[in-house]
Amino acid sequence: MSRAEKPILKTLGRAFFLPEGYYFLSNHLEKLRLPTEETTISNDAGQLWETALGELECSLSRPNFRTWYIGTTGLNYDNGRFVIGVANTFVAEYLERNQRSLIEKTLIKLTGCPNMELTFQVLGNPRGARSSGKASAVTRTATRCFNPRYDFDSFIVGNSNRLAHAAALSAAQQPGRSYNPLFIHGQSGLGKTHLLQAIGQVASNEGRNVRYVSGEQFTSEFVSALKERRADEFRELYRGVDLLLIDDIQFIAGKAQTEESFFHTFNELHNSGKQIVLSADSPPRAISQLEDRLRSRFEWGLTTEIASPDEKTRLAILKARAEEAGEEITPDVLDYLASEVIRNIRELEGNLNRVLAYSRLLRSAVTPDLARRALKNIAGEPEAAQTDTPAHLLDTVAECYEINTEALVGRRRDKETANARQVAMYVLKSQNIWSLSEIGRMVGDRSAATVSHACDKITRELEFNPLLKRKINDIEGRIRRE
Ligand SMILES: Nc1ncnc2c1ncn2[C@@H]1O[C@H](COP(=O)(O)OP(=O)(O)OP(=O)(O)O)[C@@H](O)[C@H]1O
Repeated sequence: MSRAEKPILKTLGRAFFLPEGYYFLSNHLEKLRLPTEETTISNDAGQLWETALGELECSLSRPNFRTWYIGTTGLNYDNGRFVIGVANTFVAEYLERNQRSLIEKTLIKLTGCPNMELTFQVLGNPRGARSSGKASAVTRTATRCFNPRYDFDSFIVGNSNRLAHAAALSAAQQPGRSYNPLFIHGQSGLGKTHLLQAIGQVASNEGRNVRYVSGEQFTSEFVSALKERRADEFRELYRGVDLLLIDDIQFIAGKAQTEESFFHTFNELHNSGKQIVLSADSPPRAISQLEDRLRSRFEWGLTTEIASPDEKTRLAILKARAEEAGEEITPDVLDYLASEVIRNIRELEGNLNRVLAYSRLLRSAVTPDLARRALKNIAGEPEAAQTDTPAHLLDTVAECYEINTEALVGRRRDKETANARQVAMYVLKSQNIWSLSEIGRMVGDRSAATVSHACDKITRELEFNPLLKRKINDIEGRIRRE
């Protein structure tokens, strides 16, 4: 790797060079074609493993990836032998038993080496090497390390997450005394894990016994404990904590025995005034297959939602991330990125990382134009989409709503036309070519704020309105075909 390329790794954390001219940002699971840059694959075990993690992240469910892979490191790579550092023998055993072949295939693909021999080394145990497979799964399970980046200081508060943040802070500062349980729900990538880990870090810094696990990890620990006849140990482990944080609790729904075990754990902790914090992708009443007795308990304390961030919050997050990365980004670029239609904060951070990567690789300053090109390029959209004119896009939307284009960009305010107009703004925005102000001008001289509001509204509505989803798919299909 050349000296000029090194800062990218430092800045982006998980941005790596892959063969075939692809630049990969594991946060976003997308590929950026950079035709002019020479790319190399590093022999360094740490970098190689990070690249492999990016690939693995694509092929596994989020809870699965988070439970078993976060915290692992590439320790050594030599002649087809790869040593992976893991937090404890429980993780080593799980990876060895269930993921070995996938990991091997991934590493073989990345290195081009025909064979790969894996060793899992438990970190902190010098004799570590491979797991024995005999000792107790429960006693070996350590509390998951917290990501130091996920603390309250780095969490940006806005309208979408104010209540969740305040409740989380209160649970961290006065565990068991305010909202118990605290149930935080929201779509993927909106900060649930961040808040849970922030709570865990505060409480554990104060010397409390904290346990943070995902719903998936809770389930597999429980199943292993049963198999190994260590149910008592499992019970003790979970019921002896001051603060229990379970991420993605929806994972236990429909697993009768795990639900039963969690029911008793919950009751015991709650009765003894211990704090419980849960996160899920939906509110308790919307988690399908969850036992009623758990559902009602989850609603005993405070149920709070994290919603999609508004533009102001998006801007604040971008500023913070740019600062963290040591990058000076001009306000017009930040405004442009904040105005982008995104599904979640992970995607927002992803966009920023893409722009930074693009600018470094092309050695060009970060301007709104470069940002636009970077996002367009990385999205890998077909050339045809780039030639779409605003007029063509507006015509297509108007056609789908069976109104004429003049009405679409005119002053009519009936519900149908207003809705079609908002969809038009959303469709224009999702082309990633024009700024909010430019789009505002295209749809009858409307303000950037109106466009932003429309895009946010449609993004939110798409989450629960299948008719709208179908309509937009139809419009996008027509645009592609034409
Ligand atoms: N309010 C915020 N301020 C700063 N960063 C945030 C905020 N909300 C989320 N993030 C960042 O967004 C990314 C995704 O957040 P996180 O992993 O907590 O989402 P999640 O809701 O747990 O998603 P999932 O359900 O997919 O696991 C993280 O990098 C996190 O730090």
